[in-house]
Amino acid sequence: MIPFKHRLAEGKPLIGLWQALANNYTADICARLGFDWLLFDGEHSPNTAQTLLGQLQAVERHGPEPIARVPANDPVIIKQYLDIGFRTLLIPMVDTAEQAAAAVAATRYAPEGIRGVASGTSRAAGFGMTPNYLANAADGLTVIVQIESRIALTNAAAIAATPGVDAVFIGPGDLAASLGHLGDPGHAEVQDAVAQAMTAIRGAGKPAGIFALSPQHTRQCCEQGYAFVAAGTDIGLLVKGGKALLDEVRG
Ligand SMILES: O=C(O)C(=O)C[C@H](O)[C@@H](O)CO
Repeated sequence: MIPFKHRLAEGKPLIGLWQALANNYTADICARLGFDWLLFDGEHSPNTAQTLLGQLQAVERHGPEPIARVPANDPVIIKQYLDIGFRTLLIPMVDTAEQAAAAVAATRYAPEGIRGVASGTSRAAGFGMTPNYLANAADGLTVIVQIESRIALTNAAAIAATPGVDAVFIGPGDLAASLGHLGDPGHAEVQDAVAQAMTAIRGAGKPAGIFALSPQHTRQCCEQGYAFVAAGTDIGLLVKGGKALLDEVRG
């Protein structure tokens, strides 16, 4: 599969779906719907490396790029997610260029970084059967950092410009909380901040992504130049569909 960072550079906005159910079966269904990417959430969903492995195995033969969000900017967890085979990672809560550089270093083998080596037992390396995996591993990786705080907003340009950061994702929910508008990502001040972040990211020459608030907002984000947009979540589809069905049945 083409590395996600190269797909982001193609200029066509890539639409994704958040996978929060932590379930192989639902992931297998979502992988067949036509989304460009699926985000497997290790931060806010009951996922472990083991559960994520099952979801990755369920989807990787289908089209969408599997993206994993690590629970934190932790080199130990980043190593585990890479070793089970994720090639695209989303690192949450990155506030400074130094934190962004640390995230990149966690994805690189020495001398560029600190990723631990286990090619013979690593699924990503084909359990030792992928020729030259260690030498070529970084070529296929996409490192996406998430900016979602007031501090990150002030450092957005430097974060985006950090070498090895392939894209920057804006988290409107946490950004709203950080700006004093908890639960109101659509607040004008939050949306202004999102626009500032987008300008800084694009100014640094990097693709920007965002979690959209509605199908209409998804379309707007695509028109505004976002390279990848999360259009919703698996849980949201289940809740919305279930409520709509019951309303229709009961009239
Ligand atoms: O801050 C945000 O918004 C995000 O990072 C996305 C949420 O974490 C995701 O769970 C969708 O609500």
